[in-house]
Amino acid sequence: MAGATLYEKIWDAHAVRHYDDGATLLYIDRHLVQEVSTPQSFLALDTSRARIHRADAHLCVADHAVPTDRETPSLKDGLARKQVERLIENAQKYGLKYLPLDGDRHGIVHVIGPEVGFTLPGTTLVCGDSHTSTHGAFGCIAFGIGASECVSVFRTQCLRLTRQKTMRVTLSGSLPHGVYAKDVILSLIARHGTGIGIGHAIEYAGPAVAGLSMEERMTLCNMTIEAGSRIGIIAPDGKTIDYLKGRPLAPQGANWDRAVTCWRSLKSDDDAVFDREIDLDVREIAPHVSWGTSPDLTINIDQRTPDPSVIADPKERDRIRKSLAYMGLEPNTPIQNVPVDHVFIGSCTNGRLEDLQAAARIIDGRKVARHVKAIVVPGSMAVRKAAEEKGLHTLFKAAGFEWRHSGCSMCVGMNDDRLQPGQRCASTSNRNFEGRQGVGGRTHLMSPAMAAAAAVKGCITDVRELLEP
Ligand SMILES: CC(C)[C@H](C(=O)O)[C@@H](O)C(=O)O
Ligand code: SF4
Repeated sequence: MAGATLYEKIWDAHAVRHYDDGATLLYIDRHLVQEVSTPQSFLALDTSRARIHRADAHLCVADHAVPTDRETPSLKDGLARKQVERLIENAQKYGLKYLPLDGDRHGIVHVIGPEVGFTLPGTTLVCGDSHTSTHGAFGCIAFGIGASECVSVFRTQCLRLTRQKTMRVTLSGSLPHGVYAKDVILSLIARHGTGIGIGHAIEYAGPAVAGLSMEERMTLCNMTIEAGSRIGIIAPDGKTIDYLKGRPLAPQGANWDRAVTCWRSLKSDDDAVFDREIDLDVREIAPHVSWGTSPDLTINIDQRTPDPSVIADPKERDRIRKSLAYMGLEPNTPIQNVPVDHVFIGSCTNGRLEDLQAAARIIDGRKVARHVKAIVVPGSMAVRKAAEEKGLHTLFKAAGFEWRHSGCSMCVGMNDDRLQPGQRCASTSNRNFEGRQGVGGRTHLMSPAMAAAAAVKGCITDVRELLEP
C-alpha cells in the first residue's frame, strides 16, 4: 500500500466517525471568529439555547469592518459598528476570548492566529473566512467554513465533511531578484487558472518552499483559495518550529518538547501518491501584476494586456473584453507605466513585517508620487509595533505614506478605506473582482515591493529597476 500524504495523515488523526456515504465526522481543534461571518451563527446558538462545547477552542477578533485610522476613532457606520459590538457581546456571553480593537494583539484573523501561536502544526483549524487557507503554512488542515458549519463547531467541535483529493505543487529553484512569494502564487494561478485546485488539498513542497520564510509560506497558502482550493498545506520544518517557539498560546515546557517531536514527524511519506502533481521552477518567474478582474488575469510586468479579438473561445473572449472595459484598459497595453491613484500595502496576504520591510527597501530615500494616495496597513498591531521598532513608520511617513492601524482595510470595501469609482489601485491584497476595493474601483494585485515601486513612480513599474543589484 502506498504511503499517506500529510493532509491524509492529519485527516485520519482527526476522524471521529466514518459514514457509509464516504463522509467523515472530523474533530476541529481551533476556530477563529471574525465579526462579519458569524452574527447568524451566534443567533442560531441563541435560538436553540445551545451551549458551546469547548469555549477555549475559539478566538475572536474584529478585523473586516474596523477603521484603520484610529487616531480619530470612528466605527460610526451603522453596520460596521453593529457587527463589532455584536461580536464583543457574543464573546462575552459565551465566554470566548476576544482580542479588542485597542489592544496590542489586535489584527486580521489570519495574521494573529500564527502570531499568538493559536495556529499549530498537525491541527485542524477553521474560520468563517475563505483565506483560512493561510494557516496551512504551519502544517495544519485549515479551511474556511460557512455560517451553519460555524454553529456545528460551536456546538459539537466537529464537522461532517468529505475528504478532498490531493495535489502536490513542487516548487524548485530559488526566487530571482525582485520576485516574491506573491509572484509565485500569482504565476501559478495565471498558468493554471482559478479552477486548478477545486476539490483538492494542495501541498506545497520542494526546495523553493524550504527556502521560503514562514511569512512567505503564509502568502503562498493564503492565495491557494484563489487557485480554487480551500486548503494549502506545507510540512512543518525547523523554520516552523522556530517561528512558534515562545508564542503565547503555543505549548510551553515539557509540552513544547513533546509537540516538537510530534511536529517533526509530520510530512507526506516518500511513497505517498497525490491525485495530481504540478511542478514549477521559480527561476522562470518574473514580477507579476494582475490586469483584470480575476486573479488569473495576471501577466509579467514586461507584458501587455491581451487582445480579445484573437481569442478563439467566445466565452473567454467575452470575459477578457468585459474585464478590460471594467479596468479601463485597451487591448495590447503594456502594463508597465499604467498610472495609479492609490497604493495599498496590507491585508492577510501581504501585511506582515517582511512585506513591510520589502516595501520599505524600495521607499527608502524616495517620495510617493504627488498624485498618489498611499497607505500602509500593518496586518496586526504586533506587526505595527515591530515595524515601528525598526523605524519603518518614519520611513514610510517621510515618503508620504499614511501609517495606519491593523485591519483588513482596503483589501475589501467593508470599512472606511475604499476606492472611488474609476480609481486605480496598486494593491498587495488577493482579490481583484469588480468592486472589491469599492464600487467601480480597479485593483492591480502585486507584491509589496512592486506596490512600493508603483507608489514612487506613480504608475505600475518593474520593481527590479529600483532595487539595488
Ligand atoms: C468577509 C469574508 C467572509 C470574506 C472571505 O470569506 O474571505 C473576506 O475575508 C474576503 O477576503 O473576501
Ligand atoms: S485581509 Fe482581505 S482577504 Fe484577508 S480576511 Fe480581510 S478581507 Fe479577507
